[in-house]
Amino acid sequence: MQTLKVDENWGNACRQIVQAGQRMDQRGWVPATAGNLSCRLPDGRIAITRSGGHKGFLTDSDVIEITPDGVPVDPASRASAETLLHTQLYAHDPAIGAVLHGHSVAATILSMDEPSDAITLAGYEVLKVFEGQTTHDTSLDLPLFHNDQDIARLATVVAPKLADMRLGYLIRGHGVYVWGRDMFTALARLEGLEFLLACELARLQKKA
Ligand SMILES: CSC[C@@H](O)[C@@H](O)C(=O)COP(=O)(O)O
Ligand SMILES: [Zn+2]
Repeated sequence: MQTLKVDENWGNACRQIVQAGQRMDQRGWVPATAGNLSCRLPDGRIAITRSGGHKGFLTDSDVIEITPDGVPVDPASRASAETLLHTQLYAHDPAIGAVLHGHSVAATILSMDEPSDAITLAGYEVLKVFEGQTTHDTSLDLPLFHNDQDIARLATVVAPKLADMRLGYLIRGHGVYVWGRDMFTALARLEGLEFLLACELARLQKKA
C-alpha cells in the first residue's frame, strides 16, 4: 500500500494531473498509453503518473509520489518509465511546478523529418505564450534529441541544453516535453507549442 500523505495538496495535484490527462487525450496528444504528467506540490513532493496507464482515463490511484531522485515512495508502485526526464527538470529549476509529455502526430513527424538539431519557429503570434516573448517578430529554437530507451542516458544528453531552452524540447520519433510554473501554465505552453507544430506540419505538407 502507498504510504502517502493524502491531504488537500495531494488531492489538488491528483485532480490537476487527471484533468490535464483528459485534456491531452481530447486533443489527440497521448495515443494508447503514451505520455506522462507530473507536478510538484507546494511542500516539494512530486506527483507523477504511473507507467502504462491511459492518460485520458486516469484516476487518483494512477498518480504516485516519487522522491526528487525519481524513486517511488511506495516501492510497490511503478512510476512513469520517463520519470528521470521530469525529475531533471525539477532539479534544474526550482520554479518549475509541472511537466507534460505528449506524442502528437505533428511532434512525431516533424521531429523525424528535421535534419538539423532544432526546429526553428519564427513569426508566429502564438510564440507570445512563452515566457518573456512580447512579439511575433522573433525566432525560437525547439531542440531535437535522438530517442533512447535508456532514459537515464537520454537525460544526460538533454541536461547541458536545458538552460537555453525557451519552448521545451522534442525527442525524435517520440514526442515533446514542456513545463511551466504550474499545471495551467504547462498546459497552455503545450497547447501553444502543439498549435505551432501543427502549423509547421501543414506548411511542410503544402510545399510537398
Ligand atoms: C505507448 S508507448 C509510449 C511509452 O513508451 C512512453 O514513451 C510514454 O510516453 C509513456 O510511458 P509511461 O511509462 O506510461 O509514462
Ligand atoms: Zn513518451
